[in-house]
Amino acid sequence: MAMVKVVEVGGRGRAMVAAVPIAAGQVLLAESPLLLYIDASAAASPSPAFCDHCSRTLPSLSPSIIPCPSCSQAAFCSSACASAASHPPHVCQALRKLQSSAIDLHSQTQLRFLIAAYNLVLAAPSLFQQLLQMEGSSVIDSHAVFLHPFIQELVKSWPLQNVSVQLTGALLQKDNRNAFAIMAPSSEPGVRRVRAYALYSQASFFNHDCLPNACRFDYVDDPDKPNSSIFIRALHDISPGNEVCLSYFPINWNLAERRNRLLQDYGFECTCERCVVEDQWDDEGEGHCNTEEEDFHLGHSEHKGDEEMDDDDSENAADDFPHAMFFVKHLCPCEDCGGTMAPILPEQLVEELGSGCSRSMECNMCGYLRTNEEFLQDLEEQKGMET
Ligand SMILES: C[S@@+](CC[C@H](N)C(=O)[O-])C[C@H]1O[C@@H](n2cnc3c(N)ncnc32)[C@H](O)[C@@H]1O
Repeated sequence: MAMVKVVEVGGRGRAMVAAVPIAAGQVLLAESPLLLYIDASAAASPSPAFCDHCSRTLPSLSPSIIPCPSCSQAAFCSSACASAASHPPHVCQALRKLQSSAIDLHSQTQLRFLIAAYNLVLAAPSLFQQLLQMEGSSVIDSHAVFLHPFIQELVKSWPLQNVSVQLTGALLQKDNRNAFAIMAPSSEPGVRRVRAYALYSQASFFNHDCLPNACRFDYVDDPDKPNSSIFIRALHDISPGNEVCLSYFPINWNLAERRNRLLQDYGFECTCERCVVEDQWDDEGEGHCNTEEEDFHLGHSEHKGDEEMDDDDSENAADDFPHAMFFVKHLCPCEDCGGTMAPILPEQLVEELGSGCSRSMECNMCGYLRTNEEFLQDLEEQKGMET
């Protein structure tokens, strides 16, 4: 039975709400992508670093890698990925032309999306219809006007009935509003590179909140998991009928960064509880908590044990930072990570880490696992430093 369902919410379009009681740590949705495409910078490496179908990291010189027989720019991690419909000869030819062009990498990434989207028309028309149903209107902005002649040229030999600038503009909007970035393994702390982008039929219905009650995980390089799937995991218990929201970016972004991104990329002004509080700080000229460091510091200034952190305690947290508890509990403590710590259910713990492991929170960005004991110890140390 589905744990979430789609409903209309005034002023927010469609939204995901809990269909049943959801426990903290529960995976409430696991879904494979409707469309996935590799970022042009990642694809521009001398040899393919990621599987062209699922974006798994390709170990160099591994005999299990299957190169595309007709281009040097794509390779696959398995025969299943090599035979998938994402890289047929006409797509292969378009990607080759694109890579030999002088177009900048950002535009190349968008053209890679358009190639994948127009290929859906031929490979999976019902998925293309789902893509068209996603949020994002037909805006023919200057970027669509710039990109359209390129995509027209790249797909000109394909048996497509409609390759209009209106459709190109609409598709770019769908991508902008709904794509999830899949990060490359981090080479050093704080350095995050995108390897691919993916759009998901169901996961595209989650609205944003700056204090989310769920977050997404992916395990792209895990050999034991459906690796291109997205997993949405609850941060708290969620009652039936309550909306489930994600944060569309790292939770430690400051108010100005969040506002800019939400307005520019998602076309709305956030009125969540956190934005309202932080907006008042700005009005009062206090100017605090406007940097990641300050957010992080304040997030650790109200120490409490994990078991003590319930809604009542959150309300009693410092007046000037009523959401401190959220950050203490859910912001990854690893330097420059910015990931969200989500609880793991006991049965998932055993499955993922073996019996006897007491770790209870996992970071969705760097994978850091924290025990309750470590968490309480960190809190005590922090408290000691501040008194
Ligand atoms: C990924 S879609 C989410 C589902 C979308 N509401 C729909 O109807 O398909 C992102 C879009 O949802 C809307 N949205 C998301 N979070 C919102 C919020 N907190 N307030 C208002 N609109 C929001 C914005 O239009 C945004 O561009």
